[in-house]
Amino acid sequence: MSIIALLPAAGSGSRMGAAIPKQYLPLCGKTVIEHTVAALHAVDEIDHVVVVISPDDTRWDELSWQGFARLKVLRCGGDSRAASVCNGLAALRDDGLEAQSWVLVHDAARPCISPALVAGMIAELKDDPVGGILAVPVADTLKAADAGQRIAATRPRDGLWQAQTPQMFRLQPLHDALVSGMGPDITDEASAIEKTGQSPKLVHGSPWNLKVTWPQDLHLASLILAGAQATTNKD
Ligand SMILES: Nc1ccn([C@@H]2O[C@H](COP(=O)(O)OP(=O)(O)OP(=O)(O)O)[C@@H](O)[C@H]2O)c(=O)n1
Ligand SMILES: C[C@](O)(CO)[C@H](O)COP(=O)(O)O
Repeated sequence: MSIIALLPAAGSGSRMGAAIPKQYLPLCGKTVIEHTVAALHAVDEIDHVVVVISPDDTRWDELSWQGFARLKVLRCGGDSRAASVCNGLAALRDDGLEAQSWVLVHDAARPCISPALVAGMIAELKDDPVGGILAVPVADTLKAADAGQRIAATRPRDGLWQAQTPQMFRLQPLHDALVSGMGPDITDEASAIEKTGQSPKLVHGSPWNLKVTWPQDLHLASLILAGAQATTNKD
Protein backbone atom coordinates (compact mmCIF):
# COMPACT_ATOMS: atom_id res chain seq x y z
CA MET A 1 0.00 0.00 0.00
CA SER A 2 1.43 3.38 -1.02
CA ILE A 3 2.25 6.17 1.41
CA ILE A 4 2.04 9.66 -0.06
CA ALA A 5 2.97 13.06 1.39
CA LEU A 6 0.60 15.77 0.11
CA LEU A 7 1.78 19.35 0.66
CA PRO A 8 -0.80 22.13 0.25
CA ALA A 9 1.21 25.13 -1.00
CA ALA A 10 -1.37 27.32 -2.72
CA GLY A 11 -1.88 29.91 0.03
CA SER A 12 -1.18 33.62 -0.29
CA GLY A 13 0.34 34.16 3.18
CA SER A 14 -1.82 37.17 4.02
CA ARG A 15 -0.81 37.19 7.72
CA MET A 16 2.85 37.22 6.74
CA GLY A 17 2.22 40.45 4.83
CA ALA A 18 5.11 39.84 2.41
CA ALA A 19 5.14 40.75 -1.27
CA ILE A 20 5.21 37.07 -2.24
CA PRO A 21 3.52 33.94 -0.77
CA LYS A 22 5.35 32.87 2.41
CA GLN A 23 6.27 29.43 1.06
CA TYR A 24 8.65 31.16 -1.36
CA LEU A 25 10.31 33.44 1.20
CA PRO A 26 14.03 32.88 1.87
CA LEU A 27 14.94 30.79 4.90
CA CYS A 28 18.49 29.65 5.74
CA GLY A 29 19.78 29.80 2.17
CA LYS A 30 16.75 28.19 0.52
CA THR A 31 13.04 28.94 0.36
CA VAL A 32 10.54 27.78 2.99
CA ILE A 33 9.03 25.21 0.63
CA GLU A 34 12.41 23.71 -0.31
CA HIS A 35 13.04 22.87 3.37
CA THR A 36 9.60 21.29 3.68
CA VAL A 37 9.94 19.19 0.52
CA ALA A 38 13.45 18.06 1.51
CA ALA A 39 12.29 16.93 4.96
CA LEU A 40 9.39 14.83 3.62
CA HIS A 41 11.48 13.47 0.74
CA ALA A 42 14.03 12.24 3.30
CA VAL A 43 11.46 9.87 4.85
CA ASP A 44 12.17 6.42 3.35
CA GLU A 45 8.65 5.13 4.04
CA ILE A 46 7.11 7.84 1.80
CA ASP A 47 6.71 6.74 -1.83
CA HIS A 48 5.90 10.13 -3.37
CA VAL A 49 5.91 13.76 -2.23
CA VAL A 50 3.11 15.64 -4.03
CA VAL A 51 2.92 19.43 -3.82
CA VAL A 52 -0.32 21.30 -4.61
CA ILE A 53 0.34 24.79 -5.94
CA SER A 54 -1.93 27.50 -7.29
CA PRO A 55 -2.76 27.27 -11.04
CA ASP A 56 -1.24 30.76 -11.47
CA ASP A 57 1.94 30.04 -9.45
CA THR A 58 5.00 31.33 -11.32
CA ARG A 59 7.64 30.63 -8.66
CA TRP A 60 7.70 26.83 -8.41
CA ASP A 61 9.44 26.42 -11.79
CA GLU A 62 12.12 28.95 -10.84
CA LEU A 63 13.43 26.61 -8.12
CA SER A 64 15.74 23.67 -8.78
CA TRP A 65 14.13 20.36 -7.90
CA GLN A 66 16.98 18.18 -9.13
CA GLY A 67 17.64 15.17 -6.92
CA PHE A 68 14.03 14.83 -5.78
CA ALA A 69 13.18 11.71 -7.77
CA ARG A 70 9.92 11.05 -5.90
CA LEU A 71 8.58 14.62 -6.16
CA LYS A 72 5.52 15.60 -8.18
CA VAL A 73 3.66 18.93 -8.51
CA LEU A 74 -0.07 19.46 -9.08
CA ARG A 75 -1.34 22.89 -10.19
CA CYS A 76 -4.81 22.49 -8.74
CA GLY A 77 -4.80 24.65 -5.58
CA GLY A 78 -8.20 25.96 -4.48
CA ASP A 79 -9.49 29.00 -2.63
CA SER A 80 -9.03 27.43 0.83
CA ARG A 81 -6.56 24.99 2.37
CA ALA A 82 -9.28 22.32 2.47
CA ALA A 83 -10.10 22.89 -1.21
CA SER A 84 -6.42 22.59 -2.18
CA VAL A 85 -6.11 19.32 -0.26
CA CYS A 86 -9.38 18.02 -1.70
CA ASN A 87 -8.34 18.85 -5.27
CA GLY A 88 -4.97 17.17 -4.71
CA LEU A 89 -6.62 14.01 -3.37
CA ALA A 90 -9.02 13.90 -6.35
CA ALA A 91 -6.07 14.18 -8.76
CA LEU A 92 -4.22 11.35 -6.97
CA ARG A 93 -7.31 9.16 -7.15
CA ASP A 94 -7.85 9.96 -10.86
CA ASP A 95 -4.19 9.06 -11.38
CA GLY A 96 -4.95 5.54 -10.15
CA LEU A 97 -3.69 5.66 -6.57
CA GLU A 98 -5.40 2.95 -4.49
CA ALA A 99 -8.31 4.21 -2.38
CA GLN A 100 -6.81 2.85 0.84
CA SER A 101 -3.35 4.44 0.36
CA TRP A 102 -2.14 6.49 3.29
CA VAL A 103 -1.84 10.23 2.67
CA LEU A 104 0.15 12.44 5.03
CA VAL A 105 -1.08 16.01 4.50
CA HIS A 106 1.61 18.46 5.59
CA ASP A 107 1.56 22.27 5.38
CA ALA A 108 4.22 23.63 3.03
CA ALA A 109 4.46 26.35 5.68
CA ARG A 110 5.91 23.93 8.30
CA PRO A 111 9.53 23.73 7.12
CA CYS A 112 11.07 22.50 10.40
CA ILE A 113 9.37 19.10 10.46
CA SER A 114 11.88 16.38 11.25
CA PRO A 115 11.97 13.24 9.05
CA ALA A 116 12.37 11.11 12.21
CA LEU A 117 9.13 12.51 13.65
CA VAL A 118 7.27 11.65 10.43
CA ALA A 119 8.76 8.14 10.30
CA GLY A 120 7.68 7.59 13.92
CA MET A 121 4.17 8.79 13.14
CA ILE A 122 3.89 6.37 10.21
CA ALA A 123 5.05 3.48 12.42
CA GLU A 124 2.49 4.42 15.07
CA LEU A 125 -0.48 4.83 12.71
CA LYS A 126 0.02 2.44 9.80
CA ASP A 127 -2.23 -0.21 11.38
CA ASP A 128 -4.73 2.27 12.85
CA PRO A 129 -8.32 1.95 11.60
CA VAL A 130 -8.82 5.74 11.38
CA GLY A 131 -5.47 7.56 11.17
CA GLY A 132 -4.29 10.53 13.18
CA ILE A 133 -2.35 13.74 13.47
CA LEU A 134 0.71 15.22 15.12
CA ALA A 135 -0.26 17.52 17.98
CA VAL A 136 1.11 18.97 21.21
CA PRO A 137 -0.71 19.38 24.54
CA VAL A 138 -1.63 23.01 25.32
CA ALA A 139 0.94 24.41 27.75
CA ASP A 140 -0.43 27.89 28.46
CA THR A 141 -3.46 29.11 30.43
CA LEU A 142 -6.30 29.83 28.03
CA LYS A 143 -8.28 33.12 28.10
CA ALA A 144 -11.51 33.91 26.30
CA ALA A 145 -11.65 37.56 25.17
CA ASP A 146 -14.62 39.91 25.07
CA ALA A 147 -15.20 42.42 22.25
CA GLY A 148 -12.94 44.96 23.97
CA GLN A 149 -10.05 42.48 24.19
CA ARG A 150 -10.50 42.12 27.94
CA ILE A 151 -10.61 38.72 29.59
CA ALA A 152 -14.12 37.29 29.72
CA ALA A 153 -13.16 33.91 31.19
CA THR A 154 -10.35 31.47 31.86
CA ARG A 155 -10.95 28.19 30.07
CA PRO A 156 -9.77 24.78 31.29
CA ARG A 157 -6.95 23.44 29.14
CA ASP A 158 -7.13 19.86 30.41
CA GLY A 159 -7.28 17.49 27.47
CA LEU A 160 -6.65 20.22 24.88
CA TRP A 161 -4.03 19.75 22.19
CA GLN A 162 -2.78 22.02 19.40
CA ALA A 163 -3.07 20.35 16.00
CA GLN A 164 -0.03 20.20 13.77
CA THR A 165 0.70 18.42 10.51
CA PRO A 166 1.31 15.86 9.07
CA GLN A 167 -2.23 14.55 9.33
CA MET A 168 -2.37 10.93 8.15
CA PHE A 169 -5.53 9.42 6.70
CA ARG A 170 -6.51 7.02 3.93
CA LEU A 171 -7.06 8.61 0.50
CA GLN A 172 -10.72 7.84 -0.26
CA PRO A 173 -12.18 8.31 3.25
CA LEU A 174 -10.33 11.61 3.58
CA HIS A 175 -11.49 12.83 0.17
CA ASP A 176 -15.10 11.86 0.93
CA ALA A 177 -14.97 13.51 4.37
CA LEU A 178 -13.63 16.77 2.90
CA VAL A 179 -16.25 16.82 0.14
CA SER A 180 -19.15 16.22 2.51
CA GLY A 181 -17.84 18.46 5.30
CA MET A 182 -16.41 21.35 3.24
CA GLY A 183 -16.88 24.68 5.01
CA PRO A 184 -15.08 27.32 7.06
CA ASP A 185 -14.97 25.10 10.16
CA ILE A 186 -12.85 22.50 8.36
CA THR A 187 -9.42 23.94 9.14
CA ASP A 188 -7.58 20.62 9.07
CA GLU A 189 -8.07 17.08 7.77
CA ALA A 190 -8.91 15.68 11.21
CA SER A 191 -11.89 18.03 11.58
CA ALA A 192 -13.38 16.60 8.38
CA ILE A 193 -12.85 13.03 9.60
CA GLU A 194 -14.32 13.95 13.02
CA LYS A 195 -17.48 15.18 11.26
CA THR A 196 -17.99 11.62 9.99
CA GLY A 197 -18.12 10.40 13.60
CA GLN A 198 -14.61 8.98 13.82
CA SER A 199 -11.87 9.85 16.33
CA PRO A 200 -8.39 10.32 14.87
CA LYS A 201 -5.41 9.45 17.10
CA LEU A 202 -3.27 12.19 18.63
CA VAL A 203 0.43 11.48 18.11
CA HIS A 204 2.93 13.60 20.04
CA GLY A 205 4.38 16.26 17.71
CA SER A 206 7.06 18.81 18.51
CA PRO A 207 7.19 22.50 19.42
CA TRP A 208 9.89 22.79 16.72
CA ASN A 209 7.28 21.90 14.09
CA LEU A 210 5.96 25.47 13.93
CA LYS A 211 3.80 26.84 11.16
CA VAL A 212 5.31 29.92 9.57
CA THR A 213 2.36 32.30 9.86
CA TRP A 214 3.53 35.69 11.15
CA PRO A 215 6.71 37.60 10.21
CA GLN A 216 8.51 36.66 13.47
CA ASP A 217 7.98 32.95 12.70
CA LEU A 218 10.58 33.14 9.94
CA HIS A 219 13.22 34.12 12.50
CA LEU A 220 12.12 31.30 14.83
CA ALA A 221 12.23 28.83 11.94
CA SER A 222 15.75 29.90 11.03
CA LEU A 223 16.88 29.31 14.64
CA ILE A 224 15.26 25.87 14.70
CA LEU A 225 16.81 24.83 11.38
CA ALA A 226 20.22 26.14 12.42
CA GLY A 227 19.95 24.18 15.69
CA ALA A 228 18.97 21.01 13.82
CA GLN A 229 21.92 21.47 11.46
CA ALA A 230 24.33 21.94 14.36
CA THR A 231 23.03 18.73 15.99
CA THR A 232 23.41 16.77 12.74
CA ASN A 233 26.96 18.02 12.30
CA LYS A 234 27.87 16.77 15.78
CA ASP A 235 26.61 13.21 15.03
N1 LIG B 1 -6.01 28.24 -0.57
C1 LIG B 1 -5.02 27.70 0.16
C2 LIG B 1 -4.68 28.23 1.43
C3 LIG B 1 -3.62 27.65 2.12
N2 LIG B 1 -2.93 26.62 1.56
C4 LIG B 1 -1.75 26.07 2.24
O1 LIG B 1 -2.12 25.56 3.50
C5 LIG B 1 -1.03 25.68 4.42
C6 LIG B 1 -1.46 26.28 5.76
O2 LIG B 1 -2.19 27.46 5.53
P1 LIG B 1 -1.89 28.90 6.13
O3 LIG B 1 -0.77 28.88 7.07
O4 LIG B 1 -3.19 29.50 6.55
O5 LIG B 1 -1.34 29.62 4.81
P2 LIG B 1 -1.93 30.85 4.02
O6 LIG B 1 -3.36 30.63 3.65
O7 LIG B 1 -0.97 31.06 2.89
O8 LIG B 1 -1.77 32.03 5.07
P3 LIG B 1 -2.81 33.17 5.49
O9 LIG B 1 -4.00 32.45 6.09
O10 LIG B 1 -2.06 34.02 6.44
O11 LIG B 1 -3.19 33.88 4.21
C7 LIG B 1 0.04 26.53 3.71
O12 LIG B 1 1.11 25.68 3.32
C8 LIG B 1 -0.69 27.11 2.54
O13 LIG B 1 0.12 27.35 1.38
C9 LIG B 1 -3.31 26.11 0.32
O14 LIG B 1 -2.69 25.18 -0.18
N3 LIG B 1 -4.35 26.66 -0.36
C1 LIG C 1 -3.73 22.42 9.58
C2 LIG C 1 -3.11 23.32 10.60
O1 LIG C 1 -1.73 23.45 10.38
C3 LIG C 1 -3.30 22.68 11.97
O2 LIG C 1 -2.78 23.50 12.96
C4 LIG C 1 -3.71 24.71 10.57
O3 LIG C 1 -5.04 24.70 10.97
C5 LIG C 1 -3.56 25.36 9.19
O4 LIG C 1 -3.56 26.73 9.29
P1 LIG C 1 -4.78 27.69 9.00
O5 LIG C 1 -4.35 29.02 9.47
O6 LIG C 1 -5.95 27.16 9.77
O7 LIG C 1 -4.95 27.58 7.49
